[in-house]
Amino acid sequence: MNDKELVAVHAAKLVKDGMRVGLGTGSTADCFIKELSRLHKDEGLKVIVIASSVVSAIKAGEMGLPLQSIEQTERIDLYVDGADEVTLDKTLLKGRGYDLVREKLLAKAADRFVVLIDKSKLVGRIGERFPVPVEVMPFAWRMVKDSLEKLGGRPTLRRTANEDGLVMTSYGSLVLDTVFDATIDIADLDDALNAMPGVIEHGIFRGLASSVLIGADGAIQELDIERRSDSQDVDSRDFVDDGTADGD
Ligand SMILES: O=C[C@H](O)[C@H](O)[C@H](O)COP(=O)(O)O
Repeated sequence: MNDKELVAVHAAKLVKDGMRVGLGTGSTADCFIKELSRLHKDEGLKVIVIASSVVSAIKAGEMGLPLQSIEQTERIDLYVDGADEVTLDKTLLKGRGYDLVREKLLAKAADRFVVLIDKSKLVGRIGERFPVPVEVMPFAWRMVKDSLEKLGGRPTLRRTANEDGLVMTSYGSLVLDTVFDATIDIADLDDALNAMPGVIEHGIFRGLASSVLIGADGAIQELDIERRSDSQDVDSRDFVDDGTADGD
């Protein structure tokens, strides 16, 4: 079992009978969908799933998981998804795929949002390895590009792999992948993007993750914030998966 599968199998143990569970998108989320489907089929786990993308909806359907549309969903018990970057304060960068809107909706609607990563995703700052994806209304892209440049960003329209065309999200939006200098304050950037006209969604997920499970060389660690009276030290702690996880 690789590290992604390891954390996915552990996260699936958090799902209890009758839960409404949000399914993320990407290779790590796929491992979770597979294990959830196994528990549903082989062990009779009763669950309703809500997908964060068309791709995940199709996968879940093919694997026999009962799907509920996001239109019919207000709250969910648990949302499980991967991330592209994670800092020690549990801020995430997401959006190498194209379904940021549904991903953030589910993250916000969940009583608990569990993020699954391998240790390669842990970074010192958001934007260290990837640009920040900013999803924009197509007609607004030039104005948003200008606004991003005024914030000090260097935006480029995301192109298809063969460079022939522009990437469009599931909802027909464009993506401006934007590089910012290392000195930018991520909380300020998050606020600025949230307030920018023409921006539909962006890849900074701040204050949303309940826990981050890290697969690291065959073991699971949980990112934890230890705030001592004299400092705000942040650390991760070893986590032993003894099969007794109960979601508390
Ligand atoms: O839009 C994509 C999502 O944010 C994914 O959760 C993220 O890209 C991580 O994907 P993976 O698990 O494949 O590394």
